[in-house]
This record gives sequence, structure tokens and C-alpha cells, in this order.
Amino acid sequence: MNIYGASGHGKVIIDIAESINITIDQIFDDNNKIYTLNEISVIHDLNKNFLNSDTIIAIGNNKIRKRVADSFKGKIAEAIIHKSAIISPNAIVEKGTVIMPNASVNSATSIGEHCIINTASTIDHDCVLGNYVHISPNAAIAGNVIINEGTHVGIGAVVIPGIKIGNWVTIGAGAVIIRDVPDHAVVVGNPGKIIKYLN
Ligand SMILES: CC(=O)SCCNC(=O)CCNC(=O)[C@H](O)C(C)(C)COP(=O)(O)OP(=O)(O)OC[C@H]1O[C@@H](n2cnc3c(N)ncnc32)[C@H](O)[C@@H]1OP(=O)(O)O
Repeated sequence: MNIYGASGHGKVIIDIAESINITIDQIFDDNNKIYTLNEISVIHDLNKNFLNSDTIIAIGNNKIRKRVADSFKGKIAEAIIHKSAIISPNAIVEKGTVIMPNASVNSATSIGEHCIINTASTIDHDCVLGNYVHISPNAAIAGNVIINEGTHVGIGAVVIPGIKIGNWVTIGAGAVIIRDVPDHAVVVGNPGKIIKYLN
């Protein structure tokens, strides 16, 4: 498997791959001053071999990850899931998504493409997450929650059951979301309040 992006996020993805005995073939970064990631050498051109084998786009920023994925001409890998994560057999996890150590995804939940389900986050039953969503470490998403494309749920945030969160929303660290959130809103605090909109 290849990794696109020699970032801190890329290092965590290397660990996930190692936990499930997947070998990292090549790591690409367009910054030609980065030579290695976890002692694996980094390449700076997208050669044929790279484009012909399965790749995870390891870019933490949701917008940039989408931009790269939209223009990437290679093959996207199936989701990779750390061996300590607990994923219901009735959950769906689409390609390009990464699930980090100790995360849980419960029954009948579906997770889109190129999402990040970060360390020890929990996503309960019957949730629907769009593409490019990032659920940060220790965030807790209750049952029947909808989170649309590109939304970032901050570290330790909580979302109560049945909430609908729009596209490209930012939920602040530690926020408690008790009402639906419109597209592009930035929400902080307990209870969560909108402080601005980002377009
Ligand atoms: C492995 C990993 O690292 S995964 C990455 C995890 N990353 C995160 O969880 C990041 C979450 N980000 C945040 O919480 C950020 O503070 C954001 C995105 C909500 C806001 O960031 P900015 O747009 O830069 O807002 P800014 O710092 O200017 O704060 C605006 C106001 O909101 C308040 N505020 C910002 N964040 C929070 C928060 N999490 N909870 C409560 N209030 C907050 C600020 O105190 C400030 O209030 P004031 O106007 O009364 O002074």
C-alpha cells in the first residue's frame, strides 16, 4: 500500500498498516525537503508504480484531502482499520478511510470515503457519515446522527442522538452538540453555539 502525504497523520497510518500486516510500498510528498517518514524514504514524483497500487491519502485537513483525492489519478485503497478498533459487522466503511486505534463503530452505521475516524472515538448505531469527515480523538457520536461531507468534529466533542450536522461544519474541541448544525457553521461550547460560518 502507498501513502500520499508524509505528515504526522501519515505516521499514524503507517502504524495502522503495520498492526494489520500491510506493507508500505511507497510514500509520496510534494515537499521535496522531506526525505523520510518513520525511516521509510519519501518520493517526490508520482511514478507509474505508485499510481498502479492502492493508496491512502494521508492529509489531515479535510479540504486539502478532498482536493488531492479529486485530482489523484491512481487507485484508492480499501479502508484501513487498526487491529484494536471495533467495527460492527453490520457497519459499512468506504475506501480511503482510516480508522485509528481503539475507535468503535457500531451497528448499521455507514462511513463515507476518505474519512478519518481518530483514536478512541466512538460512532454509535445507525449513523451516516459523508465523505471527508474527520472525527477527532475521543469524540463521541451517539446513535442516529447524520454528519455530512467534510465536517470536522473536534477532539473530545459529544453529539447527542438524532442530530443532523451539515456539510463542512467545524465542531470545536469539547463541544456538546444538542441541536442540528447548518452547513459551514463553526460551533463551540456546551451547549454548542455557532460563532461563525466558514465558506
Ligand atoms: C490527532 C489530532 O490532532 S486531531 C485534530 C483535533 N483538532 C481539534 O480538535 C481542533 C478543534 N479546534 C477548535 O476547537 C478551534 O478552537 C475552533 C476551530 C473551534 C475555533 O478556532 P478559530 O476559528 O481559530 O477560533 P478562535 O481561536 O479565534 O476562537 C474564537 C472564539 O471561540 C472560543 N473558542 C474557540 N475554540 C473553542 C472551544 N473548543 N471551546 C470553547 N470556546 C472556544 C475562543 O475562546 C474565542 O472566544 P472569544 O471570541 O470570546 O475570545
